[in-house]
Amino acid sequence: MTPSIYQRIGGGQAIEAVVVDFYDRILDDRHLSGFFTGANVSRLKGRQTEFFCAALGGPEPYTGASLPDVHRGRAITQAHFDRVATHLGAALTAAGVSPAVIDEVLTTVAPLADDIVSSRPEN
Ligand code: HEM
Repeated sequence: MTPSIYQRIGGGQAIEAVVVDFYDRILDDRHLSGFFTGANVSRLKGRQTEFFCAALGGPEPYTGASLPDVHRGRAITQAHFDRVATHLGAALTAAGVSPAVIDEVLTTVAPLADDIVSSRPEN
């Protein structure tokens, strides 16, 4: 059987390390940091780690809120989403994940914009 993306990245601990770096990059980005004012970032890193582990084929259950519920009403645009995806790619690159696997992760993540982007140019 082909190993899951989760296995190819190196499992839950490797994904947790990527998520920590991913949020450091997001919080350092002046276009994004304002969205997280007042957020409990350590809790968020935990939920996000669970989410990515589950989305990439790992065994850990995701215990957080649904993506539409948590992102609704936050006026997140596709441009914000794309910046977040770029930081995810950079965190994976820094962790030594191969470009081919990073491509697979970003292809898995791209459709989530439908559940997260709430502010579109036409409305
Ligand atoms: C790959 C795309 C994304 C994924 C997979 C994702 C996933 C998540 C998850 C799992 C949570 C935690 C849910 C919980 O606490 O129960 C969360 C919270 C949050 N996300 Fe995202 N997200 C993404 C993109 C974005 C973008 C583009 C923004 C804004 C620019 C954003 C802003 C937030 C905020 C503000 C919170 C809540 C923080 C708080 O607890 O107050 N997310 N997201």
